[in-house]
Amino acid sequence: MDSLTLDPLSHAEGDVQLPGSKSLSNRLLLLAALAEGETRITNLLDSDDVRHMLNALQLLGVDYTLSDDRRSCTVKGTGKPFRTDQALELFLGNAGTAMRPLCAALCLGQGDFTLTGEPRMSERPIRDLVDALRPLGAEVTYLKEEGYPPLTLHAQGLRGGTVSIRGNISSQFLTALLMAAPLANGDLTIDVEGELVSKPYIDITLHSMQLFGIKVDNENYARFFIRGNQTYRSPGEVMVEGDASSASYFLAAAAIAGGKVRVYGVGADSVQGDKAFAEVLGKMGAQVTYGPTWIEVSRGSHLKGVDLDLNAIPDAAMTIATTALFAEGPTAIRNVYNWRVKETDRLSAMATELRKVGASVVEGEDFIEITPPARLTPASIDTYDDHRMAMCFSLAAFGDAAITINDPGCTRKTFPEYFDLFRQITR
Ligand SMILES: O=C(O)C1=C[C@@H](OP(=O)(O)O)[C@@H](O)[C@H](O)C1
Ligand SMILES: C=C(OP(=O)(O)O)C(=O)O
Repeated sequence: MDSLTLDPLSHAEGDVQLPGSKSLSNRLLLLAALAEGETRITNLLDSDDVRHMLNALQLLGVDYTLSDDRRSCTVKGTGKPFRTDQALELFLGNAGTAMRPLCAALCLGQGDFTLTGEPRMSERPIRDLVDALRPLGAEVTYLKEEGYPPLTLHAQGLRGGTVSIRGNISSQFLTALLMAAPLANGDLTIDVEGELVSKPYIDITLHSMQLFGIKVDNENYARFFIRGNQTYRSPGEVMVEGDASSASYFLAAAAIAGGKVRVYGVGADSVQGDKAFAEVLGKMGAQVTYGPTWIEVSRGSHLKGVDLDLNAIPDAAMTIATTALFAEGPTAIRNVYNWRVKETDRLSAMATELRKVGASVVEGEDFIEITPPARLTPASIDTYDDHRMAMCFSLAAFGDAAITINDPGCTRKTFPEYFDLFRQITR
């Protein structure tokens, strides 16, 4: 297996232009495909997750043109749900933002669609979404294990009504239902059952729908109302913000090492919940400044451990776990049960790899507590085909010990050029 050894680092300094947000790229592509009119999307992310969405749209007959660098895309919207006469199979890798939204959107149309992915995708739940779609007329067959992809949709449109959807495992189920709802054949009321996790991602969804002309009534994230028989309308041109989760590694580098790092593309005006990551660094003692479209971090006082519920920022929260290696005292990251159903079981993977560098770790069912070692141990870090494991552990190289990252190429899921940019701002 390929690996990358990072020699000990001591300084972080510079500006980073962030690649486009994964969450926005995949939402905007899907909505542009369903919308009436042509949409030019700029600053699109070019990574595996987005390529899977683009490939699926191509197989669905959507006409789009990508620029040579694949960072802008002009999509000719169909103005209506997808149809197929021949059964279609769509391979979606391990992209939750393709699998879940397409599952709901395809049910709006006509024909048989099979959704498959990488082996890990068959371990990532989808039952809560399917259970909400079935009462609306969706016919879904699980091809392997009940409740998990791969699955076949026998699409024949969706009707309106009132449905409940469980919110405690993934917000992507609600996102998927919300994005499909305006094209259903009747008005839809959605009741969210139980706790809604990763709530700020719903704001990204509502924002994206609004860009395409659709307003959703949101009663405190517990009940949503969407009129049926509507049409998405292209806004013409839309620019994807920089990815706020990708920003976390660079900002954390500055907090740990001193120096000053500014990321461009996400700032105070961002719609992405992960911009709040910088506030967590602030609570740990870093100096944080926000502009409308940038965030700058430099090291303030000595970093100190925190004890926080980070359910709202599950992706960026992983970066806090490795930042904790450089803080005084223990850090607890709470209410992150769904780390277990993402690219890997992230609670278990994080605990295992943090122990390799010498940390004492308590792994709970839905939390992790990290007590940093006096001095980090050189280690070879396994990444479990999880881009965020690879990116988070690059920060461990600030600990006076060489860190080897196994399979660094796994960052291709959301950030293929990560290690090049990381190298540019560190020494
Ligand atoms: O809707 C989205 O774009 C996402 C929602 C989150 O997932 P969950 O809602 O499953 O926590 C997040 O972890 C994922 O990377 C992207
Ligand atoms: C959980 C993630 O991805 P997905 O969109 O596949 O859920 C992630 O990017 O950390």
